Amino acid sequence: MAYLCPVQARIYKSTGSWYTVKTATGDVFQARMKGIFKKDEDITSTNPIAVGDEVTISLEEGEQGTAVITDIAARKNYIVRSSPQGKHKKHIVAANLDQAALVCTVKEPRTSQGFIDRFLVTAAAYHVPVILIFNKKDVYKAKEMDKFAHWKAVYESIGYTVVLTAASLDEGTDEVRELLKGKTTLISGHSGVGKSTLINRVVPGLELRTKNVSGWSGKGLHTTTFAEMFDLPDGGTLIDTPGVREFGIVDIPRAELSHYFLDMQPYITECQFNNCQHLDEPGCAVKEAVEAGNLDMERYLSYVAIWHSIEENSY
Ligand SMILES: Nc1nc2c(ncn2[C@@H]2O[C@H](COP(=O)(O)OP(=O)(O)OP(=O)(O)O)[C@@H](O)[C@H]2O)c(=O)[nH]1
Ligand SMILES: [Zn+2]
Repeated sequence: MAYLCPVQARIYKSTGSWYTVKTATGDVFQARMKGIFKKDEDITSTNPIAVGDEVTISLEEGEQGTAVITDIAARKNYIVRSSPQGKHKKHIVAANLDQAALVCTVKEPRTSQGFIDRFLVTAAAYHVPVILIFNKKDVYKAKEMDKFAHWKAVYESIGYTVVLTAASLDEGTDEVRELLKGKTTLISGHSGVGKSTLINRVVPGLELRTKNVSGWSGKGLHTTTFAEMFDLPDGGTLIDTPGVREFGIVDIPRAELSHYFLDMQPYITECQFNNCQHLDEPGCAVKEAVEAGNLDMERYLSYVAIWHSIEENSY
């Protein structure tokens, strides 16, 4: 079969065998893969192409608006999670990210620091900067505002960007828009934090379905959803991954975990043992820093919890 001249495009949505692609000039096509591509990553993924990928397409002659994907460009980075198809298989969630945004809440529901830290570790492992967006500020009372102030201080001192919003009131959202401008951002968050509400604010005309938290447990509800990329009005794109709450700590051996706790960096070289895991070893500079109040205790507890959750022989 003959194809017309090849063009570059980006994957906006993947629904299994069909991909929605968009060219630089804004033309949208439904495309499918042709042949098997040689992959430069040393991972076994269940999906060869992911949202955010840059691809080469050729339009199908005689077909209306369909194309074939003939090549995929090397990825700048990508985030994977364990595939539901098997423990040792990986699913590429999104590729070519400039940053990731995690929508969190101090209340209704409260995002646990463990959840935040797992996300940060994963992002650090893939060299993706993170913006923490604390939403629902309108329901925070003094106690929650104190908690937010503490988290803001902790995470900003590590180098993360922290924003406070009330998406449903469109408050703080200008700052979010500014941070997203011109970039490819993966947006994530626990169910009920207001992620869809926020996306609807920054992508006008989208109107993603939002759920009311009250009367809905969130547990056991499984809708088949697909990652999707949206254009932002001032340039840049936003990748939503509905249904993907957590990426999991994949591909990080226990011994390397502390490298992704960026606030631990000044201390890990000071431990008595150079293979210190910062748990029960004597002369551990990390634990000394926690005791001296120089490292956040909750961050350290997240480290310990994540360390234990990684299988011993994961590498
Ligand atoms: N008080 C308050 N409620 C909000 C805010 N933003 C969103 N909500 C409400 O929180 C609930 C959940 O919002 P969604 O946008 O559906 O949350 P989500 O994070 O997308 O949740 P999933 O759809 O499960 O992924 C809805 O009832 C929203 O109206 C906010 O800033 N303040
Ligand atoms: Zn140590």
